[in-house]
Amino acid sequence: MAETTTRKAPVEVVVGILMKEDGDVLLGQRPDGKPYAGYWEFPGGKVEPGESLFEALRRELIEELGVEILDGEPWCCVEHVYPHAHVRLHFFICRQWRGEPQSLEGQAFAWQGHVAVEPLLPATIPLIEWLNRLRWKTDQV
Ligand SMILES: Nc1nc2c([nH]c(=O)n2[C@@H]2O[C@H](COP(=O)(O)OP(=O)(O)OP(=O)(O)O)[C@@H](O)[C@H]2O)c(=O)[nH]1
Repeated sequence: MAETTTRKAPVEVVVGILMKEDGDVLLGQRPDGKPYAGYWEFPGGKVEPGESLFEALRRELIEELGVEILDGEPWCCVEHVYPHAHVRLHFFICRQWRGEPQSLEGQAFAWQGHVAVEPLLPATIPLIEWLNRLRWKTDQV
């Protein structure tokens, strides 16, 4: 008899990389109570039913940081299977926003040039090298 496998659809996640003119980017630390608490990530979260990716990103950054993004350039998409979830991450680069980031969920956050905070969420680690190439237009990362 032929074997059938059912694959659950991934959870859609939007992630915003707030980037200043000098290239610094904002990372936050996952709060207690979430899987991978204490790991560093770019701000974002799950897309809710009926939302476009940009609407979801806009909502997440208001909820987490009190920041209203004014733009978001789709950058890349990666899938990752964690023990707790299979996620599809849609990364956006945001260069314009209103407001100063605040820690609305009690999370630590940090602006970083060379990203030195750790640990990073596993799916986010390869992104850092790609991001450095984008920010500094160099292969010397
Ligand atoms: N925000 C964010 N999530 C990431 C990154 N990298 C990465 O693997 N993820 C994964 O994407 C998922 C995001 O879900 P979340 O739990 O933060 O979303 P949420 O804020 O909507 O959570 P909630 O379910 O508590 O409302 C997690 O499984 C997380 O591990 C990243 O750089 N930023």
